[in-house]
Amino acid sequence: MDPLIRTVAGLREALAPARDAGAAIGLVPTMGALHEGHEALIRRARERDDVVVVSVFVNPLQFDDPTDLAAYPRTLEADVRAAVDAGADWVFAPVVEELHPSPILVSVRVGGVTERLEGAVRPGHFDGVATVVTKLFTVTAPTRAYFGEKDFQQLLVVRRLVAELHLPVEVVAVETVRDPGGLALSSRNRRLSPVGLREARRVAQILARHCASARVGDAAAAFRTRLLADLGGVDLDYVEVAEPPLLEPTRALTPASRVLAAWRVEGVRLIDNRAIGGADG
Ligand SMILES: Nc1ncnc2c1ncn2[C@@H]1O[C@H](COP(=O)(O)OP(=O)(O)OP(=O)(O)O)[C@@H](O)[C@H]1O
Ligand SMILES: CC(C)(CO)[C@@H](O)C(=O)[O-]
Ligand code: BAL
Repeated sequence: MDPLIRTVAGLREALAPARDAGAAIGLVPTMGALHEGHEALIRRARERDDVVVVSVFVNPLQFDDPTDLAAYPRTLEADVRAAVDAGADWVFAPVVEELHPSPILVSVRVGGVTERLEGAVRPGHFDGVATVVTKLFTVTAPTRAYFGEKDFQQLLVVRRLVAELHLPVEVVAVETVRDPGGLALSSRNRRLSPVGLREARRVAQILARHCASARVGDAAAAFRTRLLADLGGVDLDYVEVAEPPLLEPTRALTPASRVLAAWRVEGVRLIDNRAIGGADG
């Protein structure tokens, strides 16, 4: 059976037998160009759910930069193979008009957590994410949905969306998968030259080192100042110490504190985040 589904009606039809049988449906939302980070999410879904759907959809609503949207890698054939190899039953890859009919008159906005960091640098980004995630949840009606901690703020936005709209979906967070140099895997990494990759890894390693040696109770401002000194010369969008679930600034580091950073290498925008004390991936 062809695992590739292009329409909402086709997805509903494919999932109907599982739904009628009361089977658990796992959804892994992606924008394609699948790598081992995505595969970890798919494998986690395979372990827990009876049916696994991977969506591949480059969502134009969440791009504030048309160049970034145009440059986003599109590799559907390889994605279908990778998704199935990692354990997916279905790959849902609609064309834009299938999910976003024109004109688009409905939008979902999560407040608070979206106003900082990525939300401040990429205006409208999280509205686009919240809108498409709501649509993906509506058309798939999954039991669980899997999101990577690499996009930590996005994970918090989705958790809030689900809680506040009382959506019957369990959100599962999957730890960040990194390359041997400590760089979080990202489809954007493939736009970096070997020199760019080394520089990206250097930044990821500085973040990791500082977070591993930081202690609960340390002053957040002093911690950030030391980190910034080591990051001198890096083209930073931001580096902040923040407290989930709203990512507010903190005075003293707590067990929940996170360092979140965004920076540019060779024009490619990268993000990362780490827990204090090195308690994460
Ligand atoms: N290295 C990773 N480890 C764990 N999860 C990841 C990793 N990279 C991406 N994901 C997760 O996979 C899902 C789909 O992400 P997406 O398709 O945007 O991939 P990406 O590689 O993050 O691309 P981008 O270049 O846009 O950052 C998201 O939940 C994201 O957090
Ligand atoms: C969750 C998502 C698939 C929504 O387009 C996207 O933001 C992503 O890939 O992280
Ligand atoms: N993984 C986050 C999607 C984006 O950068 O738009």
